[in-house]
Order: sequence, then structure tokens, then C-alpha cells
Amino acid sequence: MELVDHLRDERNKAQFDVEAMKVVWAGSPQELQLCDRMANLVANHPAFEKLKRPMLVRKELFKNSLRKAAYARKLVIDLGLSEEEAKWLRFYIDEPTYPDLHWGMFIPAIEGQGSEEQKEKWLPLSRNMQIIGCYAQTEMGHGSNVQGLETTATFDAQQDHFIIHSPTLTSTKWWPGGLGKVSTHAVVYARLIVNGEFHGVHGWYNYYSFSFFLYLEDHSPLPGITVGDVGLKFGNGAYNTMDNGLLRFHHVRIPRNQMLMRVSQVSREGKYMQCDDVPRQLIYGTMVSVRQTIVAMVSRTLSRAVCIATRYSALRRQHSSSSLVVPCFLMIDYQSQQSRLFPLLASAYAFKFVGEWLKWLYTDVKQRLEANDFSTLPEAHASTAGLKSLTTSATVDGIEECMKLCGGDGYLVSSGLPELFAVSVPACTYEGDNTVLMLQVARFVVKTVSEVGYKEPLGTSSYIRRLNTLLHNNCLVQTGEDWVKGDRIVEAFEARAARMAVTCTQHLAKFQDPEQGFSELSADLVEVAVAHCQLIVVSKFVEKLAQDIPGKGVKEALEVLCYVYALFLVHKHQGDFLVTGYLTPKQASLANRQLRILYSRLRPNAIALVDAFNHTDHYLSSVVGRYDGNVYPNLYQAAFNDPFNDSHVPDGYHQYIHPILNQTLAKL
Ligand SMILES: CCCCCCCC/C=C\CCCCCCCC(=O)SCCNC(=O)CCNC(=O)[C@H](O)C(C)(C)COP(=O)(O)OP(=O)(O)OC[C@H]1O[C@@H](n2cnc3c(N)ncnc32)[C@H](O)[C@@H]1OP(=O)(O)O
Ligand SMILES: Cc1cc2nc3c(=O)[nH]c(=O)nc-3n(C[C@H](O)[C@H](O)[C@H](O)COP(=O)(O)OP(=O)(O)OC[C@H]3O[C@@H](n4cnc5c(N)ncnc54)[C@H](O)[C@@H]3O)c2cc1C
Repeated sequence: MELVDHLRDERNKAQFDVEAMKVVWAGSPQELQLCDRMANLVANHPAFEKLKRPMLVRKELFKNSLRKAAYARKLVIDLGLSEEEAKWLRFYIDEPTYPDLHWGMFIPAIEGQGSEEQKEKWLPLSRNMQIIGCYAQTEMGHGSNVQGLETTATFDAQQDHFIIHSPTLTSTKWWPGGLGKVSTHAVVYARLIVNGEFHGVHGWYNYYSFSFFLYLEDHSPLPGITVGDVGLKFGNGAYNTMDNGLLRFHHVRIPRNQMLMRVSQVSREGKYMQCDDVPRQLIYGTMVSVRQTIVAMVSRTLSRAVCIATRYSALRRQHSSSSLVVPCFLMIDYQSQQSRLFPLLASAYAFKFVGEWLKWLYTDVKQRLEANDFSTLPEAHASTAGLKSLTTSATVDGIEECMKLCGGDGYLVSSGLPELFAVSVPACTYEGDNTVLMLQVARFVVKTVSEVGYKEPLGTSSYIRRLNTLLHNNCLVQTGEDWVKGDRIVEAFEARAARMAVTCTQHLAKFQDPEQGFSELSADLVEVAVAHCQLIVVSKFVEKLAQDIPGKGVKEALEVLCYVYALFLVHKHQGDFLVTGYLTPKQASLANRQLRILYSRLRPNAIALVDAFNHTDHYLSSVVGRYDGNVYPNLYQAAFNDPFNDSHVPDGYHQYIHPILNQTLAKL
């Protein structure tokens, strides 16, 4: 049967080379080839079917996810896949499961915080999955406030042991992924007590289960340990494939050498030693690593939602305002639809490029940390925390908007959007609540501003070096066209960020107690941090455009996206730009007018731009976002694929509907 491409006319409108854009989106021809191979491996393997997921009850769902993880592991071994390939394989399976935490947090925690000897001993076991680990930091009473953790690790010099204990209910470890049912091991964060003295929170390599090797049938916990799952979470399917767990210790003994000893050590004699040249913040290092990974991945999540909403918008017709009878307008041709959709499309590209940059920054920091150079850690912390916060919040809001952009059909599970929303929304909380992370960025920015004159701002804060110019020179834009110049846009974002940061720093200086000031001004400080982070995203997009980008029309299409992203933000936050005095109302309205012109330039490329994401239909798992655009017959069929339609007479019909119809309710 011949396949009909319902989006062919839209595809023919493209003004750029889609294959070349695919390379830009993927990062390189090699990355494109790798992702394509892994995506198709998953799409073509029946083990990874996922459409029935939302219909399954938790126990079936969980078993199903274990089966998929086991198949994935088998494929990794059978096909001899590299760690990078295995990572993409897991990504395209598209189901949160214990390996995410094992590979994403447990192993990095040992790598970053273990001594050489510890790494030699535990890493091979972990990498071969002879043990499965998780990252147990959060407690029932303490998530954001890591210093407040209550679990204790008391050194017993006589037996050369640590005694791990949960002294209160609120000290129960609460939320760690993979902990509830699967892991055999955990990196546990606890307060160190040596000779009755507290030494802050540290990480311990700990085992809490009898089943050291997975093939043991008995998976009951060790004496003194209570472990379980925290319970059903938001959205059927979604994050319920993960066994987020709870864990309590009752005076559990572990050998002294299971304390992760890179940052500090306890000797056989019970002497606490902090390594002089290693900052304490390194125990937070795993979080920096995962926040970077989240930013590297988040653009794919947003691109998926945008791909679905763009394809459906380019197919579905609605009535024009002049004729309520003839359906003529494609949804995508409504200005109002474009003004909601195109900034999200531009954001997906913007987040991709900032993610690439952050990966570079993190790789550099990691190499420095290995060589005991900690100078760039604060910048890495602020950038990973801020960008994780900015991009996940925008992505989750974006998915919800895409759902609405598809009208009623977006709300159907078969659109793929509700599950995508449910699985993504905890990203605003896990790995650091987004507001708490923005407050960390604000601390960094305010500190940088306060130190001007005696400490040179570096990296992402180097614009603060030009504080005088940014505070006193106002915007030079006179026409709409003036707004589509990279350096002008970056300068506008720099001026806004600098002015907001200086105002907040001045307000803070009025408080005698800086912490009280910080607390009272926290809402403003979050806005300062957002301005700083948006500047990073915009400037990295502009820097990307300065590179050599091959392919017919590719650079031009990216330029439009970059300006859409930036001018959409200028419009959305015009209050900031106006209040700081950088823009006049006339300049702000020119930005908005230019934005509309950019939407019309983006319009013919819209479908090609989402095709360039190279998503398979399996990954999208969306009837309305199908590549071939053959939506309506499949939407109809999907309704009948729902087991609820197996019978015309649902359970309970005879019992509860007949009495109403027969007016025999008294018999109930
Ligand atoms: C939208 C869809 C996206 C999909 C993407 C899919 C990708 C998949 C990838 C992956 C799968 C992941 C699956 C989920 C996994 C979830 C796992 C978890 O959730 S693990 C728990 C995380 N828990 C937190 O994050 C707690 C947050 N709290 C904190 O980090 C701290 O407590 C903090 C920073 C809020 C406060 O720390 P203080 O109490 O020590 O206080 P202060 O004074 O603020 O900090 C002291 C100094 O330390 C620095 N600092 C703080 N954190 C740092 C860090 N991480 N690195 C370096 N320095 C740090 C600060 O800048 C400050 O420095 P100075 O003294 O000013 O120079
Ligand atoms: C799906 C999921 C997976 C997770 N996986 C893991 C894991 O593998 N390992 C692990 O250890 N943990 C994990 N967590 C826990 C997660 O890291 C915490 O939920 C997160 O750090 C936030 O902490 P909290 O839940 O205690 O929120 P809270 O800190 O109680 O925050 C609640 C509210 O208070 C506000 N708030 C808190 N502190 C401040 C402050 N100082 N200033 C201003 N406002 C503040 C926040 O903005 C938020 O609005 C996971 C959580 C989820 C949802």
C-alpha cells in the first residue's frame, strides 16, 4: 500500500536543507548516526512497545519496566554497545527505571567522592552491574536543606565501624529512585559523628540488602533496615516505572572504609581529617553532574512536545472568522497559535545549544577537579543549577502549552502529551527544587557584583566587568530591523541582568543581617537569577550562529529561531527592560512588531524544523504527531484500541444504570 504523506505540502515549503539541520541538532554527523541507530533499534524491537503503558496497574507496569531494562542490558552485552550507545538506548526506551540512578548518580558519586582504592574496588562491580546502586540523600523532612539531614553515621573506634542510624521518623530516606525495590546498594548521605563531635554531612557507600547478587532469590533487607516504595505518583504510567523508595536504619554497622573518603577521612584511631586541598562542596558534585545531564537532555523533551503540536497544527483546519461554515484556516496559520508555538520551537533549539555549551563547561571542570583545581567550581555550580532550573520549568510549561495547542485531542493519552507532562514535571523538583536553585544563582550573581573592583568576574558573569557601560548606556534600537542583530540583543540582556543585579545588591546592603535580607528579597533575587540565566541561553545561541554552519539555508533558519527566542523573552519580560530604564516603550513595541515579522518568516520552515529533530514515531508515541500526518483514521482506531471499548456494556451498567432507566432505584 502506498504511504500518503499528509504533510508533504508543508515539507515542500522548507527553505533549508533538513538533513544538514539534523546534523546541527544532533551535534555532529557521528552523534546523528548514533542516535538514529539507537532510536531505530528501540523502535523496531517489540520488547520496547510502550503504548499500553498508561493502562497498566502499578505492579504490571513495574514488572514491564524491569523486563525492558533487562532486555536493554542484554542488547548492550550482545551487541557490545559502548557506554555512550547504552545511554542513548536507555533514553529512547523512554521509561524512567533504576539504571538511570545506577549509571546517572550511584556511579558518578563513587567516581567523584571515592578514594582511588575505593574506586578500584567498587567501580568494576558497578559497571558490570554485579551490584545495583542508588543515591540516598533526601529525607522525609529534608530535601532542599541538605545540611539539615538527620541520619547519623557514628564512628565506633573499638570495632572500626560506622553505625548508621535514623534517629527520627523525619530522618527516613525518602524519594531515592531505584531504592524501593531494586537496588542492592546505595550511597547514603548522613551526619558524621566522631568522638561525640559532629562533622557535617558526608557520603557512605552502603549495602542494605541481602541480595548482593541479583540472582539470589531472597531480596529481603539486612537486619536493622526497613525499605519500601514511597507509593503511587502523579500520572498513570509516567514516573511510576521507578521505585522511588524509603529507607530506615536501626543502628546498622558498616566497616569504616565504606565512608567515601576523597573529601575527608576518619582514621583507624578515630581522627577526622578534611583533605586540605579539596573543598567540602565536592560532596555536592554528583548533583552538579546530573544537573548538567538534565540540561543536555531537556531540549529533547521539549522538542518532542513541540514536534507533536506543530505537526497537528499544520494539519487541523478551523473556520476563518469571515466564514463560520467553510473550514479553511490551518491552526498553524493563526497568529495567536504561532505566538504560543513558535517561541517553544525556538526554545527547544536554544536549550539544545546551551546544553552543548554546558557539557563543554562541565567536561572542563571535571578535568580540573581531577587535577585538584577547584577554581571554576562556583561557576559550574551556578550555571548547572540555574540552567537546570530555567530549562526544566520552561519545558514543563511548554509541554502543557503544547497540550492546549492541540485542543481536546492534546488531552487524550494517545496524543503522547499527558504522559510526557507527567513524567517531566518532577524535573522541576528533583535534583534541586527550581526556586531553591535560582536562589543559589542569585547568591553567586550578588557575590560577583559585590566583589567588583577587587575580583575579576569570569565566564558567564564576565559582563559584570562592564558594569559602568551597562548601567548607563541605554538601548540604541530605532527600527524593528535593529532588533535582529546578535550583539545588540546580547547587550540588551546583559544590561537588564546587570541592572537588576545591582539594584538587588543595593537593597541587600541595607539589611544588617545579610541572611534576613536574602530571605526578605528572595522573590526579587529569583528574578535576578532568571535574567542572568536567560542571558546565558541567548548569548550561547548567538555564539553558535557565529560558527561555521554548513547546509543550504540552515544558518538563516537558525537566525530566525534565535531572534524569536530572544525577542519573545524581551516581550514577555518587557516590565524588567522598562523598569530598569534600558528600553523605552517605543523600543519594546518595536521588538514585539519585529517578533510578528519573524513568526511569518519561520512559518514555512515550521514542519521541516521539527522533522530535523529526527524523532521516530515510536519515541513520539503520539497519534496526532505522526510523521505521515495521517491523524484522523488513527485517532479513530486508537479509541477502539482502548480496552474500555472491548464491550458496549461496561461493568456496573446492569447494576447502576438499569435501575435508573427502569426507575427501580429503591431496590439498590
Ligand atoms: C523537563 C524534563 C527533563 C527531562 C530530563 C531527563 C534527563 C534524565 C537525566 C537524569 C535522570 C535524573 C533522575 C532524577 C534524579 C533525582 C535525584 C535527586 O533528586 S538527588 C537529590 C537532589 N537534592 C538536591 O538537589 C538538594 C538541593 N539542595 C542543595 O543542593 C543544597 O542544600 C543547597 C545548595 C540548596 C544549599 O547548600 P548549603 O546548605 O551548603 O548552603 P549554601 O550556603 O547555600 O552553600 C554553601 C556553599 O556551597 C556552594 N554550593 C552549593 N551547592 C553546590 C554544588 N552543588 N556544587 C558546588 N558548590 C555548591 C554554594 O555556592 C556556597 O558557596 P559559597 O560559600 O557562597 O562560596
Ligand atoms: C521523582 C523524584 C525523584 C527523586 N529522586 C531522588 C533521588 O534519587 N535521590 C534523592 O536523594 N532524592 C530524590 N528526590 C528528592 C528531591 O531531590 C527533592 O524532592 C528535592 O530536592 C526537593 O526537596 P523537597 O521535596 O524536600 O522540597 P522542599 O525543600 O520541602 O520544598 C518545598 C517548597 O519549599 C520551597 N523552599 C524550600 N526551601 C527553600 C528555601 N531555602 N528558600 C525558598 N524556598 C524554599 C521550594 O521552592 C518548594 O516550593 C526525588 C524527588 C522526586 C519528585
